[in-house]
Amino acid sequence: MAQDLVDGLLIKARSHLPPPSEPLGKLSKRDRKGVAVIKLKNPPVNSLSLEVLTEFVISLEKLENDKTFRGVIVTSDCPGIFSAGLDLTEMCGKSQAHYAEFWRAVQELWLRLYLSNLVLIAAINGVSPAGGCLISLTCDYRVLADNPKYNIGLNETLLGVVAPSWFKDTLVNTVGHRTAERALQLGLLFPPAEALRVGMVDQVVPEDQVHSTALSVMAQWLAVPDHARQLTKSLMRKPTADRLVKQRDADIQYFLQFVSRDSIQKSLRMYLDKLRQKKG
Ligand SMILES: CCCCCC/C=C/CC(=O)SCCNC(=O)CCNC(=O)[C@H](O)C(C)(C)COP(=O)(O)OP(=O)(O)OC[C@H]1O[C@@H](n2cnc3c(N)ncnc32)[C@H](O)[C@@H]1OP(=O)(O)O
Repeated sequence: MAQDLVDGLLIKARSHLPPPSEPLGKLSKRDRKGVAVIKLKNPPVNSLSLEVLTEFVISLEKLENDKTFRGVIVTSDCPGIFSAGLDLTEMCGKSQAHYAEFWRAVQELWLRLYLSNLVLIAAINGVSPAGGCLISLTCDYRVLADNPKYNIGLNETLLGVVAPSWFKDTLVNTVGHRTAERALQLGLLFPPAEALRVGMVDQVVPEDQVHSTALSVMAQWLAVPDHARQLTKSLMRKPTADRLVKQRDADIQYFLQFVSRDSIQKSLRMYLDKLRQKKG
């Protein structure tokens, strides 16, 4: 893997692309050293299928193991959409074995992202509901493009499902208990100004400045010695992650029971139908 430029790892369903070069921002080459860009690319909406989740984990693992990389910018290659969240078709009408494999992959990605030793900056260049929001919440810093269409939040209740406790914990750790409680119960999707006000994102910038801002922020985070920053991150996050680690299998069993219920299958199907009918 190239060492001293911003590298792009396109995560694509059905193909493993070699890392293409990213257009470089205004920072000096030195500032960009050791920074990778992971661009989600699963058109049309960057839904997080089992395949995308798996490739994401593999890409992160490679970067973690390659000591030349110290930071990753997570962004999207789909115009106007950061990620539509978990792929709903993976949770509808499938076997128990499939649900278990899918949910383990969701857990694995969350754990990898949440405990990553790398500095993770989310450059959110599109709408970001549910699982899309969760990915950004696992990052160390979130930059959101200032576009009124780019809502962000955990809207699970609006689908008739419940955000798991570790989704909830991730949100509480970011915005605090009261804001999280209201946002989760109502399934709120926040437009940029609101997302900034409640602390769901750290910065809102014009759309054409999302990437360069993420690079500038990265330079600031990389100025801190890795070992001290990494240990501090672990101190802050490990207790939350450990709660899932200790009960991963039970969490999968709970998901299986929940998602297999007729009422939940019905809710998910109705939601998917509503999305499909939207077109006309
Ligand atoms: C212990 C129990 C735990 C249960 C926990 C379950 C946790 C769930 C977390 C999740 O992430 S659930 C997913 C939540 N996501 C959403 O609510 C977003 C749904 N999508 C949208 O709102 C819109 O698609 C969009 C992202 C705003 C984009 O809108 P746009 O108008 O650009 O595209 P569409 O025409 O709506 O969609 C195009 C195409 O994509 C399909 N699709 C959209 N989202 C998903 C998805 N999450 N999974 C699978 N497929 C999706 C949509 O149906 C269209 O398909 P078509 O066949 O082309 O009609």
